[in-house]
Amino acid sequence: MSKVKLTNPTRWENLLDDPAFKKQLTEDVLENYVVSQRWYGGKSSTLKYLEISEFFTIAHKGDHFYGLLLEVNFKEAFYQHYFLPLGFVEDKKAAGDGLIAPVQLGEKTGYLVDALYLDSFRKVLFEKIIESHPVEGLGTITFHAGEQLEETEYISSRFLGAEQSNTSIIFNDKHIIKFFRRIYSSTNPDYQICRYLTEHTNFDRSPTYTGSINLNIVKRHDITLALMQKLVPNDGDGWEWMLGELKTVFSTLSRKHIDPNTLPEVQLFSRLKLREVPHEIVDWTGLDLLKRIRTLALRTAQFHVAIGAERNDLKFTADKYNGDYNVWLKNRLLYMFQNRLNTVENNLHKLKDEALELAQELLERKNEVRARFIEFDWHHMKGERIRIHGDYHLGQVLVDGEDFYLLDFEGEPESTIRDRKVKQMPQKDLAGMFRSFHYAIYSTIFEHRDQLGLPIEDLYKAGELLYKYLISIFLDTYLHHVHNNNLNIGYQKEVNFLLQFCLLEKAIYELGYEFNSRPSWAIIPLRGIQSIMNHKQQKV
Ligand SMILES: Nc1ncnc2c1ncn2[C@@H]1O[C@H](COP(=O)(O)OP(=O)(O)O)[C@@H](O)[C@H]1O
Ligand SMILES: O=P(O)(O)O[C@H]1O[C@H](CO)[C@@H](O[C@H]2O[C@H](CO)[C@@H](O)[C@H](O)[C@H]2O)[C@H](O)[C@H]1O
Repeated sequence: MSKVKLTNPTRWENLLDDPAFKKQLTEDVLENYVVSQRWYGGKSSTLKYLEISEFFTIAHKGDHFYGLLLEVNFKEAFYQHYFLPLGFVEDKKAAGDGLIAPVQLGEKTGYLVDALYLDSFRKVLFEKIIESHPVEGLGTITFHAGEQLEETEYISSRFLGAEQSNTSIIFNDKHIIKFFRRIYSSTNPDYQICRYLTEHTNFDRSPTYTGSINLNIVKRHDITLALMQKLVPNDGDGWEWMLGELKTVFSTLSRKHIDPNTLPEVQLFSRLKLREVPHEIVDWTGLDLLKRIRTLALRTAQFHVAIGAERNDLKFTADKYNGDYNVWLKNRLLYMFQNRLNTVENNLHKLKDEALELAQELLERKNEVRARFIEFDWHHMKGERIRIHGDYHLGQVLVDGEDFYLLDFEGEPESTIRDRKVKQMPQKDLAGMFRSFHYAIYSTIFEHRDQLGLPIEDLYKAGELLYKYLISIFLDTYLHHVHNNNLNIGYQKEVNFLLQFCLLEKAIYELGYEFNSRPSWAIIPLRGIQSIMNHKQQKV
């Protein structure tokens, strides 16, 4: 909680009328509050100033709250917007972890609080979604109830409590509302895609859309503040599940005296049915893991087929490759790569041993990487681009028994909101998932290398082999399903070229994420880049 005590001459209902109070609130309190939040995404930049760019009221049956849109300006010449709902309580205990600052309002003494921590506010929002009444204020809020919402009253709410970039709250033990903290002046792709899948397709391995809150401010597009969906049953996310599986798979090597150097090889991007996987490999990995990869591939393909089948709604219809896309793609990638080179150069001092060698190798090979990106030529692409997940990895799927749910269609956090809605090659999602397999394999090796009882080179050898088998099984099921359902993702050489292209893009993207959030993991994408660059480029 802020040590500064705010003072306002008027009542709570006129809180933001007083310019002196607004100044004190933003400069003395909110700046510090926002930067200390888990959802604040500007941690690797320097905040210049914060201002309230818009505010609106949410009033209901005598309760009165504010919604603030905060604009954070950075010294590095860019800005971000965040959503913060405000409430007032007299009793400190009622504020819980949402306490922002003590405040004196005329005669009344109390506390400013992030209203999501107040049961009363959550009740108001949930009831407004059920009733679907637009609320008048400075902006207009649209509460929407999905067709699948069966609830008629508010019973309870609780925080999800997961590590996440937004704030999710569970209502009536049946629905989850994700309140977007970082917001954009456009509808959020997670809301768009979740609602589309529920209302227009038969794909049922993503959570059902049940409601949303959007803000329409004059002259701006809709701003999605919250997305409600049904809670899906699950045993945790795919990342945790995969780490558990891989620990067993790697321990099996020494337990069964398997020498990775004698295991049968497989070509990268070949296609394998389960019955075609050599028995030595099945004996090593177990059949269950391979079957689960097949299921994950099927769900991924079904998602792409469902979202790529639209013929009328231009937001979702598939597009051909063209010159505009060519320019957009290359500009974006070359710009991102330049940014990563800069990040690597500035962070070399944080690396040592193999990570340092790999980083230096990347700097030496920068023109080779650029050449791979420049190689993209839309004239050779015969497949279609569709709306995709955009940030697809094992952490974005939930495990439900033998099956999976796909989640979080917000797209790549670093891209602008408009770029996230550009139709892209479906291979980008596949590459996201394949990179995640690579990540899980390497993180298992690094975490358990001392207990695995094999030289590190053998572990790497086993890891790269396993990676190729998982991809082969995934690709066989995925391609079979999309071809049978008329989603054109290109001819065989094109598919492989785009896979390789997207794998490189994703690994370069990850370098930024790792250096900003957990530099000791940068070795994983660095190894990924090396292995992609050492693999001969597929020609189209
Ligand atoms: N519909 C749902 N049913 C069950 N759990 C969910 C659902 N949606 C999200 N979760 C849980 O919340 C976590 C974060 O959700 P996600 O959409 O990825 O949020 P964020 O974008 O903030 O990371 C997920 O990993 C999952 O554990
Ligand atoms: O926060 P998001 O889930 O939207 O995605 C970001 O964070 C991810 C890490 O949680 C990051 O993913 C990278 O690490 C994963 C393992 O923790 C790995 O499975 C992914 O393959 C790897 O990209 C993701 O890139 C980033 O956008």
